Amino acid sequence: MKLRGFTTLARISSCVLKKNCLKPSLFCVLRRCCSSEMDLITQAKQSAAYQAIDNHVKNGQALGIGSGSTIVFAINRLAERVQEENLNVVCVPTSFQSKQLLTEKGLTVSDLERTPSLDVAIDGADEVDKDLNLIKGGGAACTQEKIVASCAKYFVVIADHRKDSKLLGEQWKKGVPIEVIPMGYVPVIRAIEKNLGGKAELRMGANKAGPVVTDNGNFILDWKFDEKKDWKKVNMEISMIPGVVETGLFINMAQRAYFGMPDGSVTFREKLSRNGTPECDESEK
Ligand SMILES: O=C[C@H](O)[C@H](O)[C@H](O)COP(=O)(O)O
Repeated sequence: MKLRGFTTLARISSCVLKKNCLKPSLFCVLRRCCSSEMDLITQAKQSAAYQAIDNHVKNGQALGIGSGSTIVFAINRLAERVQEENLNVVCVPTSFQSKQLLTEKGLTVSDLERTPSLDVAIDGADEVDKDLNLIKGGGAACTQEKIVASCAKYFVVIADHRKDSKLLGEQWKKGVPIEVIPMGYVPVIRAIEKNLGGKAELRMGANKAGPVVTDNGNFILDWKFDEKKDWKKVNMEISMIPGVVETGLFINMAQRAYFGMPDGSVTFREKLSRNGTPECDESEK
């Protein structure tokens, strides 16, 4: 909330400044406030990522490596540990972005043909609910991310505190990403809106004319829903629509989520098994 307030304020001040109504010094103060808020979020992402890599990675493992801005810190930390501790780990990336980052860092990259069984997958999220259900795909990578996570014995989420919600949709207002086959995107939109309500939109590129194209050559819809849902049912209903490749709803997949806090600390939430004990990562240090 605080960050949004600063961002809005900075936008307003920028407009006013253009009209010569605001002193440049005041504008500078506002900008400095915004960037220090951003620094705290960057710090929070980094703390969560470092903690996950430190707690869950050990020698000899096969790892699933997610996509997004938080995972960049995880890859950096992984590269540090591999070098310092001479670890022998194999990484299966979930996107072109993560493959490129892993390659740049000199880490061993594999794929699901050669490495179909993973010890741990680590990935970011757009939102995490109290039961560790996730919305993912803000960066259009949800399909490969879901496949990789499904191949891991233990799935760890890393995020800053803004992603931590009781219910999906509480903080994340951009909707559920859904990857679709391009020629079917209109029928899919119509089916979603008819069957589930809300509004689905084709995601458009930011610095590209036309829609966002995923690493798989498909389109992304963002479905804005209006109320609390039975996410397991919704996920199944959307997945059944012809033309849908995958949804950004990760239901009952994550075992632990680390949240970086503004003060630099990290909290975590974990899934409990039926007898009330945490589902443990056997490789956790
Ligand atoms: O498609 C992108 C992925 O699902 C990301 O893991 C998700 O959007 C979170 O990204 P970030 O770490 O940048 O918040």
